[in-house]
Amino acid sequence: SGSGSAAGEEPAEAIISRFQEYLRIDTAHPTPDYSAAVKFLLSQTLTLEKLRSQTLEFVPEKPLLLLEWRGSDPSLPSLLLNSHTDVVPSEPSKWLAPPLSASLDPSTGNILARGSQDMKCVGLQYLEAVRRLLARGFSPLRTVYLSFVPDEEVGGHDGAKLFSESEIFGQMNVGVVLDEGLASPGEEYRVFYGERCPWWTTIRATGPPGHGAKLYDGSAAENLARSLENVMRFRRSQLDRVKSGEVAEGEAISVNLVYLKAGTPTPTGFVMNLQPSEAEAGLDIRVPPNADTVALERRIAEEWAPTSRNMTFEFKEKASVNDKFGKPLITVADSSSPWWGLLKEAVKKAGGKLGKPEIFPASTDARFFRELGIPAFGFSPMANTPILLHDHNEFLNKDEYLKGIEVYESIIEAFASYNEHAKDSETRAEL
Ligand SMILES: CSCC[C@H](NC=O)C(=O)O
Ligand SMILES: [Zn+2]
Ligand SMILES: [Zn+2]
Repeated sequence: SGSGSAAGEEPAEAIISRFQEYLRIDTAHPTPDYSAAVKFLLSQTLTLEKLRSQTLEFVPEKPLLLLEWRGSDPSLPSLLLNSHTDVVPSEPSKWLAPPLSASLDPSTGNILARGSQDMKCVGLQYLEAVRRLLARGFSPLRTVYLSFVPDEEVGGHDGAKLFSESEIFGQMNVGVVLDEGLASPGEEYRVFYGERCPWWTTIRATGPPGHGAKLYDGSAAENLARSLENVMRFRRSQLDRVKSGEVAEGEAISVNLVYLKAGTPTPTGFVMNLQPSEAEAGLDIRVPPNADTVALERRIAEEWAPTSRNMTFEFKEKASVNDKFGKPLITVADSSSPWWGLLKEAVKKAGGKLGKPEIFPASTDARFFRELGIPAFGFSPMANTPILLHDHNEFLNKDEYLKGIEVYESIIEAFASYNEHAKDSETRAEL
């Protein structure tokens, strides 16, 4: 093969410095340098002649890199390994070292960088695993695709969404997707079979304005505040269900107040003696796939934004909890799914252990693939690691990173070799 040395012989330092190089590319919002990321990733594939690459631009300046490793039977549904290239911004002054330095602490082996967990680790681990499989002459039965997509952190509309709706995507005949998960502080890896859907909602109240000294019924601020009392009561009831252990984090409905808007601004603050005629609040609501959405929508309309209190509401984002067949947007994760069985076994074979499948508490690009009815697992192989995505001092230990490459090597081998007809023919042979 063109990669030179065999997989096992490559020094860990070389693998780690490639990871650091990717982390140092500034793909932070609001001005992610996507072209630099794609250029770097392409440079990583130069020795991998079996990979065909394509740069897709569904939106100008937002390139998506698609790599294809053709299987020996391309008619079988393919495996898609998806990762996003963008990262969230950071506040460098609150970090131990600059977030783009990807500095490695020699005493701990921790690599500190924005994106070290979310999710440049995963993107490059896919590629490293493929590099090793190629080096040892593995030949996939199913085609394996790697997609490096832009804009996940700002909703995925110009990235994974357009990709999933594209003609190219249809031609790829994707049978199963791997996308991001979360770090796990314990020994077991976390794995996600669904996620909560964002319902970003604004509620608005109106009411008569008046002197700041006047007490009267039905001001906009009073109308909104009454709603917020209801919102907060509901929020506490959901949090209590999580705290008591009745449900896991991803199975409760979360609602958080993310902004408040009212009053008359002045150059130095706000007018203090005028009651506003309009008041608005922003709610980040996350809805688990099995939630009673009819009841929730009724609650929003009747308790949080009732017309009786002069209120209206609007969904800025309202992701569907169902796929295109009307089924909840979840991937089967039990013994009835061959992919689930393969995933569990492959992780075990690499010396790891999967925890119970969970609902991802936030959102990922996996929802666009699940919407098409394609099974998708959220999985980032980071055990013994505090959850630091979007946080200060995000880091990943170099040994966890290297271990994750072996885990993906095992998973890709298992998925790409899976022949669903083999079992049938064996059974037929027995009969
Ligand atoms: C609705 S798309 C937003 C995606 C974002 N993803 C990760 O943090 C999130 O807020 O969950
Ligand atoms: Zn992410
Ligand atoms: Zn993120």
